[in-house]
Amino acid sequence: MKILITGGAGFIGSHVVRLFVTKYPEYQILNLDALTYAGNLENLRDIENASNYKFIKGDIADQNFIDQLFANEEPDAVIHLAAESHVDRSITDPMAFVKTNVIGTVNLLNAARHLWQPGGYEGHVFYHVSTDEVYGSLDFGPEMFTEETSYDPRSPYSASKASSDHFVRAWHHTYGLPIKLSNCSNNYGPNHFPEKLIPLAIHRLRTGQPVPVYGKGENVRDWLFVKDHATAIDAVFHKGKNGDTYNIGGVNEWQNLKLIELLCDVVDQKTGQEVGTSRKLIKFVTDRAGHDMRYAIDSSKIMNELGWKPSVTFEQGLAQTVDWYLENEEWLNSVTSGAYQDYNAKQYAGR
Ligand SMILES: Cc1cn([C@H]2C[C@H](O)[C@@H](COP(=O)(O)OP(=O)(O)O[C@H]3O[C@H](C)C(=O)[C@H](O)[C@H]3O)O2)c(=O)[nH]c1=O
Repeated sequence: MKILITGGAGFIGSHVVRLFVTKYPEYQILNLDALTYAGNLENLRDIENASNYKFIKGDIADQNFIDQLFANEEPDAVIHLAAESHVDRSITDPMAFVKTNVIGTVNLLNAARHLWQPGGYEGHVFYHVSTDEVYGSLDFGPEMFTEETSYDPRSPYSASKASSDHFVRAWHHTYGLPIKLSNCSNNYGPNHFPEKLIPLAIHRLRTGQPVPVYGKGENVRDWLFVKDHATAIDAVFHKGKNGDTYNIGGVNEWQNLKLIELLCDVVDQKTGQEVGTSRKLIKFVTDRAGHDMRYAIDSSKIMNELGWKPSVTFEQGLAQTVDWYLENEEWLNSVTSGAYQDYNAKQYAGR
């Protein structure tokens, strides 16, 4: 089986590519990535020479390029992760999100349909990896998002992901395209670009800079270790039902301020500082526009039907994450300085 994984040089994508390349040597894995600021081939150095792995640089929003790629490579399946993913960026530049997340997804759906439909859809699947933000925002309390929760996206980012989910389902209902979807909560772990809360906070603490807490820090997110998200994607890809959606979460809700305080203490312990030192760097700043209050996701369907569950506790995952950032200072410096783009440019030159 030849699987096209889009966005495979990004944070979640690189963990998915590594899992599939190493766990399934019989599969051919094509990693398609535009190498934007958040895509980094450095994330995949350890598997870049594997015989079942190939990297292709390209933009999913470029229809001609995508059509040509499908004609040349004839993938059997698609796992679609490529997306603009940062909510703050979507507030300042919404069109980039429409282009990649909506138009890019429709280009892939069209190309898959045109390649697969003539011979019959048997053995093919288009799997869209999405977010719990499509369901909107919850108040504090016991309510959680389930697969039946109505969509209520509120940021340009979540609107673009909700739109792409709808397009994926429309291709299933209208053209019979075999599809799967999953909607996951906040991920954390190694290789996360330091614009998102956890890697940003670690980077700032490590360099003695203030850690910005939006508003009062009361907002709640559910956190899942990225490698557990990759195993969930593996389960949905192989065992999920055609046409179905699976929610994925960590059963691990945290208020932002409490999470940042915990992170400060972990960094203090790991760096040998007196616990409490890093908390002095917490700085309350103006809130994010339209800031969703709470995301909480019910993962019982994937747990009961597919037998998946998270493998690490938050304490273990956070400790591993902080260790990784402290040990990979060079990676962090390169992604914050832009030097990684030179590496990426060299890597794909001539391909
Ligand atoms: C960057 C930053 C964030 N925050 C707050 C804002 C949120 O309440 C929370 C997490 O923010 P972050 O931007 O890391 O993630 P979300 O906005 O929850 O969205 C993330 O999780 C979902 C599932 C996706 O689908 C997104 O792609 C992913 O970016 O911390 C701060 O208080 N300070 C900061 O400096």
